[in-house]
Amino acid sequence: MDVKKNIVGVDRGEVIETWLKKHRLIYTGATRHPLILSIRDGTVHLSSFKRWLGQDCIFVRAFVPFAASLLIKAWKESDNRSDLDVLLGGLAALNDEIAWFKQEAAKWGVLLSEIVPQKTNEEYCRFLESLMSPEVEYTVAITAYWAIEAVYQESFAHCLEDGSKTPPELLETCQRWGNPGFGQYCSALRNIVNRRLERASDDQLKEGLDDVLKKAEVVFLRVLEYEVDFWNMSRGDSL
Ligand SMILES: Cc1ncc(CO)c(N)n1
Repeated sequence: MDVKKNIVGVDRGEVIETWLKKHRLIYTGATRHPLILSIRDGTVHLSSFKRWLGQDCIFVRAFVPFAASLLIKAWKESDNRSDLDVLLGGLAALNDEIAWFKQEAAKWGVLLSEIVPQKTNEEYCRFLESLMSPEVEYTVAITAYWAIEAVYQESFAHCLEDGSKTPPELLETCQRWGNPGFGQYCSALRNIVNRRLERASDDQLKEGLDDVLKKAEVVFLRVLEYEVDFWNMSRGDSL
């Protein structure tokens, strides 16, 4: 088959595939973190899990306005109406997710009013805030959004695969992000990102346009770094 290549030499529709190959190590670092591996093999320290839970409650609160800002960008900039439906579905699910976090924190005796956001968490939330700026292109912001969701989907789905020894009391958490529906949602996001990136590389032919493709790749890598740092907070040796 004749593989069409565009200006930057990327096979059509395969930008994310290319990135995943190129940045395999860091991607695996984010999706197969020791915390996830310990959940999967049943050796997880519940103190680590609780530290992660408390910090993630704070993160998700910052993730909501980021998702809302993305909805606005999609409405203004997207070339495809169905993007809005996908994003609205995600936003609606976040309502349920926040309620779940409160309930889960109560179940584990994690007092949300007493959780102090760690430095990594604050930096990650600030990074999200920087992506909410109207200056940041829809394509760049949705790349970050997809990567954030995909890391959790791949991580927690791993804890549900055959042969995993995930403790029963953590199954609900793993199912939240590891369920097939969430997997389909992540695939829909990935398709949007691939479509947008393909367009961006075509647009680069035109003079005066910023290198959106490069910016999106940088944002993708930063998300992966933040995700690794975020899991690392569960060790409890950093403040
Ligand atoms: C840190 C982090 N990354 C991704 C997700 C998925 O929404 C989350 N809840 N928290």
